[in-house]
Amino acid sequence: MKAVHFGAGNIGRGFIGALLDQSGFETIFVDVNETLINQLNERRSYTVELAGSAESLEVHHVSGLNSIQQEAAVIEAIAEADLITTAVGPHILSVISGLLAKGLKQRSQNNGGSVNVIACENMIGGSESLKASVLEHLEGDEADAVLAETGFPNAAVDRIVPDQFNEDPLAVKVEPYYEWVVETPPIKGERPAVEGITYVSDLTPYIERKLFTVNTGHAVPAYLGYYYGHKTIMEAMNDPKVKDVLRGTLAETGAVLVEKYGFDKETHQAYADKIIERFENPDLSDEVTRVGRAPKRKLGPKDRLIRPAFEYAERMNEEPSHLAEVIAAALLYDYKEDPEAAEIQEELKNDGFQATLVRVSGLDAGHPLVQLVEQKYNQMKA
Ligand SMILES: NC(=O)C1=CN([C@@H]2O[C@H](COP(=O)(O)OP(=O)(O)OC[C@H]3O[C@@H](n4cnc5c(N)ncnc54)[C@H](O)[C@@H]3O)[C@@H](O)[C@H]2O)C=CC1
Ligand SMILES: O=P(O)(O)OC[C@H]1O[C@](O)(CO)[C@@H](O)[C@@H]1O
Repeated sequence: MKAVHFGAGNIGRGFIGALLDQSGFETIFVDVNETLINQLNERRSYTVELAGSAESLEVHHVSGLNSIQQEAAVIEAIAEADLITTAVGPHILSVISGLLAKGLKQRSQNNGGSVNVIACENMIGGSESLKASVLEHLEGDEADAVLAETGFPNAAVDRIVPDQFNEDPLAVKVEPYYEWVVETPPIKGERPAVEGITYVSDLTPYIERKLFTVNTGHAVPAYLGYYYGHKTIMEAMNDPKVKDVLRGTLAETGAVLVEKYGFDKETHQAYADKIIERFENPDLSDEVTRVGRAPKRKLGPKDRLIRPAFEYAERMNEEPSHLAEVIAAALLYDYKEDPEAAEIQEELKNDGFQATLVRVSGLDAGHPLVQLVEQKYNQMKA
């Protein structure tokens, strides 16, 4: 079986590529990073180290292609693939969509049969959003032909893989825990035979539970950690002020999830406690600036901060005061090397607090959450 995977980065190599090899796939990584591509082609294998354990695994049957310089080869690989996956970052999905469309068009002209495209990104509706971008590159009949044979099932992926600087550019250290959940209704043909995928008929409770617990939770030591001058997630987790806000935040998102999906309260609490332990893994060194990267995306209407805060306010009829503090910290996040952080700081300076928050979050200016975050922001700034 052949897989084409876009993005040979942390999650691509450390999670998706590892499971694909274990499941008997030959994986072609498509990336723009020449070093990674050359190393994959020279060595045809790499090592995944499991943090906190003496165990490591060798991933074999891999190679690399450059998405810009080797377009024809990527199109051919897509036309022949049994599975297509991505882990490039939400903002890159539209960038790869033109090439993916060309490959899928070629596949349909060759009568290549059904295939599924799974976007493994931290976002709600990742594969669906990729599908919409792919369709922008296809005309009427060819779009119909591609859609008849191509499934775009959404997925939730969970494994913490920090940025790391290893002597071996392909080696990657990951936490042992992982979860990969894929929805079944959009699948075309057979379900992809990847060991470790959990198939579900409705992904919504899974993706929201993951995004609003793991990722909302992680945003707390990231943004408040940065605010209190901590460099790593570990340092932030050792700060009782941060830990208190983390617990309060997960209580707020937990209340929304329990109310919305009927999760058992104690089971959900155990899930949240386990996630806090994962953030405290002493064998993973993660910078607050990696976890906090791209604050504009993270402050978006459907993402990990605004969405649960909005739902808490609406459903519980109470103030999400911990979430509001994290949102305020994200707005105060002024890390200069992060382009989205710099943009937010510029907008705050030029347009003021309310206009900036309303624009990034999609909230109505009159929503009580806007006032609540403004209060927190002003207190924290002072
Ligand atoms: N690192 C983690 O712990 C987790 C990350 N994710 C998600 O996985 C996605 C990737 O994250 P990471 O692996 O951490 O990022 P990363 O930065 O390590 O990897 C992204 C890869 O995409 C490549 N890329 C960029 N533009 C490209 C293009 N036009 N064509 C092909 N490849 C291109 C980059 O060169 C890089 O190798 C994100 O959506 C992230 O939210 C999800 C769960 C865990
Ligand atoms: O990958 P994103 O969406 O930028 O956010 C970082 C988050 O993703 C992870 O990398 C994996 O879920 C977490 O470590 C962190 O919560």
